[in-house]
Amino acid sequence: MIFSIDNILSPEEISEIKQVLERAEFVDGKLTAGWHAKLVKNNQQLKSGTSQKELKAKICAVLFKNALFQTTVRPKTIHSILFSRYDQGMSYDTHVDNALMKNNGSFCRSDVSFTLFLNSPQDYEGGDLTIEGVQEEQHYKLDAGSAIIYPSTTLHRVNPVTQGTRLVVVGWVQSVIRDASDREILFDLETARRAIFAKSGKTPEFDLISKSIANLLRKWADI
Ligand SMILES: O=C(O)CCC(=O)C(=O)O
Ligand SMILES: [Fe+2]
Repeated sequence: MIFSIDNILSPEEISEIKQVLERAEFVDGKLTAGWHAKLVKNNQQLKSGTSQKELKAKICAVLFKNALFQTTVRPKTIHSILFSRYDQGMSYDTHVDNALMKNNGSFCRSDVSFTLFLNSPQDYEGGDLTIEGVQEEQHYKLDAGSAIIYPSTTLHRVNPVTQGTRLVVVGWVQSVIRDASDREILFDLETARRAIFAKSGKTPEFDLISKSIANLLRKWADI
């Protein structure tokens, strides 16, 4: 399931983050790519250090509080976050994200990837995130403050930026539910249960769906 969440960051939060990024040092994005992704990664990212740690903590806190992020992603840990900049001519060609990423000395699994846009689509040409399916591909370029969230299992790319600058936060989540189709079943059931509750309250049907959600979580939770 690929979905977007709008207005994760307010305009004030975006401008605070961008002010920090304007003063900060960026390094070659190849530093954090796997050996095959290095061949196609051509961007810049915020150097690790104090401001990167602070911004990362802020983004994690905002995402953990977001109700839609919780029900769709079911995050166990948001283990990796990068602040990436694509100036004119930069791109990140087709790749799959590393399945295992090192975080504080131990490995975390990437189940869900996200791109949170910091610039508006009017600020740059090209640079759409393209997610490849078996038969077709989807292109994403969202408003500043909105995020596209997709399974880390996909092949995807960032098309060349032909004008302006594309500024994004990208991140990877280990989910309590490792399989994307299982997360979708839980999301559908949760949506149905809330609709029943809004319409008719705590009915026997609501109780049955609640029981199914709880028992599927017991079966699938990877904690
Ligand atoms: O910038 C993006 O939208 C995604 C970048 C990406 O695929 C990555 O950093 O692995
Ligand atoms: Fe990627």
